[in-house]
Amino acid sequence: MTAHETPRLQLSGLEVVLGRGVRANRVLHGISFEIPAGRTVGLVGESGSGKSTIAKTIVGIHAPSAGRILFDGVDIGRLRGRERARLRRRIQLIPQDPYSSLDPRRTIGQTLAEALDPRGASVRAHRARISELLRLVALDESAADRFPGEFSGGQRQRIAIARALAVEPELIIADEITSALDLSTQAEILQLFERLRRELRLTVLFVSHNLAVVRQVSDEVIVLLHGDIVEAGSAERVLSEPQQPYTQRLVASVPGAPGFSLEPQPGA
Ligand SMILES: Nc1ncnc2c1ncn2[C@@H]1O[C@H](COP(=O)(O)OP(=O)(O)OP(=O)(O)O)[C@@H](O)[C@H]1O
Repeated sequence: MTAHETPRLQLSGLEVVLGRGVRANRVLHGISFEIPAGRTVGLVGESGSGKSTIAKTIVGIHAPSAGRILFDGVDIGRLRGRERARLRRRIQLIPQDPYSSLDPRRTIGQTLAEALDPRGASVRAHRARISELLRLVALDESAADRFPGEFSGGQRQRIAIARALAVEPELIIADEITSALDLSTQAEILQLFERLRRELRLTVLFVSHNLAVVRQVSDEVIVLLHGDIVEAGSAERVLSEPQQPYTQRLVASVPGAPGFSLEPQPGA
């Protein structure tokens, strides 16, 4: 990014409180970071650190109690009505669980047609684009006429990725997209995601508790602890030479560390 380019996404001083009254919980304590267009930022941290809360706040499921989220320089908290709906299409979430995220009563073609045209989803009208999307995620175009129940977890996650890509979004939020899958399927989905990320120059917030997964697809990494950023920088630097004790512990807990990867370790 040049010094003059506006980041695609910019969080500044983001605070989120969840729950009410005595149960109110300040989950995010002033989070600031940015994602330039075409880059992938990995968000790591243990369970409960606030990763999903960041993802959900960006897509509008939670409201910030303080701070701002700028999308291409526009404060998304100020958008209303049609402008807000339009923005929702530009930011697409790929959810964790491919079993619950697809409607079991709709064919894959209907699901993709609806993503392309929420007002009047006609599979026939969108047939060419649906075939193209299925090919993009390495599925046969005949998948369009079948139902989610006929596919494996990995295939369903491919379909969820195709659905997110359907509208050519400007930002993808990938929230633990491999954690519901077995190890070999995880590697397969990551390879696919990495290829798409490069070919389509996607801008991505990649949320995962799995450092090996994050390392494979991220340019930058942000480490979150109890709703605060404890370390951030290039993926290579943060994961190879972590500076903070918390990051050092996280890295050390990865099987095969240092230089960990998703590939099987010798002797493992
Ligand atoms: N509705 C809620 N009311 C109060 N606190 C909540 C609510 N939802 C989540 N939290 C708390 O917010 C904190 C952050 O949760 P979040 O799901 O963002 O973490 P995470 O890093 O994504 O963890 P995981 O990987 O387990 O999903 C946790 O301490 C959680 O207990």
